[in-house]
Amino acid sequence: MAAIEMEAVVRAFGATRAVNGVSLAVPPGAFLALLGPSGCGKTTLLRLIAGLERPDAGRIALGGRLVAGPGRFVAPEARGLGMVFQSYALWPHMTVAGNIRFGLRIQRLSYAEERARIGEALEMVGLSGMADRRPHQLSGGQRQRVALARSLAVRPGLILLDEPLANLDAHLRETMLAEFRRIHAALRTTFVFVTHDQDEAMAVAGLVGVMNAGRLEQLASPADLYRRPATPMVARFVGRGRTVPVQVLGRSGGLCRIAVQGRVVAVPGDAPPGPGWLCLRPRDLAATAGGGLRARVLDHRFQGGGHLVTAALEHVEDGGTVDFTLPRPPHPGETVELSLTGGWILPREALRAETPLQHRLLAGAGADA
Ligand SMILES: Nc1ncnc2c1ncn2[C@@H]1O[C@H](COP(=O)(O)OP(=O)(O)OP(=O)(O)O)[C@@H](O)[C@H]1O
Repeated sequence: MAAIEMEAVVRAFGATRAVNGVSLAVPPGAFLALLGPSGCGKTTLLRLIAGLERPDAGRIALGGRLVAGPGRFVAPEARGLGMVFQSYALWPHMTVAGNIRFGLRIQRLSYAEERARIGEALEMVGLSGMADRRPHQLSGGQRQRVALARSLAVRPGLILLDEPLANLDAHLRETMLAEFRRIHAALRTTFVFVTHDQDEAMAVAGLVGVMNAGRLEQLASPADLYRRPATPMVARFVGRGRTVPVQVLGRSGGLCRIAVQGRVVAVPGDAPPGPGWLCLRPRDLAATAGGGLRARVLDHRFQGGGHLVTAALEHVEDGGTVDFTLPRPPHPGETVELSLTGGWILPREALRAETPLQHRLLAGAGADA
């Protein structure tokens, strides 16, 4: 039975469909990251799961129990979940133990049980011995651990984390990501983690949902998102990829034959003959001495010990920009020859479902826009 199941869920604010027909199933014990650009609907999706928003359409079930749907709405406190926000939301006048106890109040535990739960939760987040401190006596990372401990103490079946690391510096974020992974591995409770930082999502989650304009573009493991993006948006967003328009001539055995710059090459992918996208990341291209694809250098910058070069593939219709690395700085306007060492092919039509305007066009409204 899925920990979270959504079916055609819609949540609109006026004309904005913040969540626009999302269906998904998350297995129990998963660590799911919701990833996507600002305003794509990640927080709204999380709030729908929490019960802080009501869907306008569709159904949501948690652990097999319908919590939102036609004629049914279960309040957040009755959903058996914990939430951690970027703002920590700790009571400043209460001690660490008091804050955790406050989260436990609806469970009506005995004093001894409360003490045990508080001790257990503090140990889990590595803050044993800090029970009597107040939030202002803690670092940002420690406050976020208290917020997590407060959620864990309730022993929820599901923990929702809304950009919990946004207020922490880069070093602390790394440490806390490792902590989240460790705690998740120890508990096997389902975690849902909202972030707009793909490195964070990939580092922490076993399952990543990429959202765009209210839609769920793909729900997959980090490796699958990277190697087999389902849509051009995912190809471009994950790993800062580029999409180059190509003609697919045929496919067999998981490979597509494509025509690019007058030559035929075979690239992994899944697209029928016709217009396609060649999805490329910097590591899919390598400079070669001759006989490769020709690209004119547009720009470059020093990165990761090499030179990340942006170049335009010759004889490719609009959008033939690619990135690759060179061990030396290129000359401005230089033409570099490149061999393909990877890549992925998608059908061109997938692009049609990408933007709100195109959604409207597809739905038949505003066709003259
Ligand atoms: N309460 C609200 N009233 C009106 N519009 C809202 C409300 N909440 C969200 N929206 C709109 O819905 C869309 C999705 O917002 P949401 O906060 O879910 O995005 P997000 O992906 O979490 O963004 P961010 O990464 O910037 O936090 C945005 O266009 C936002 O302006």
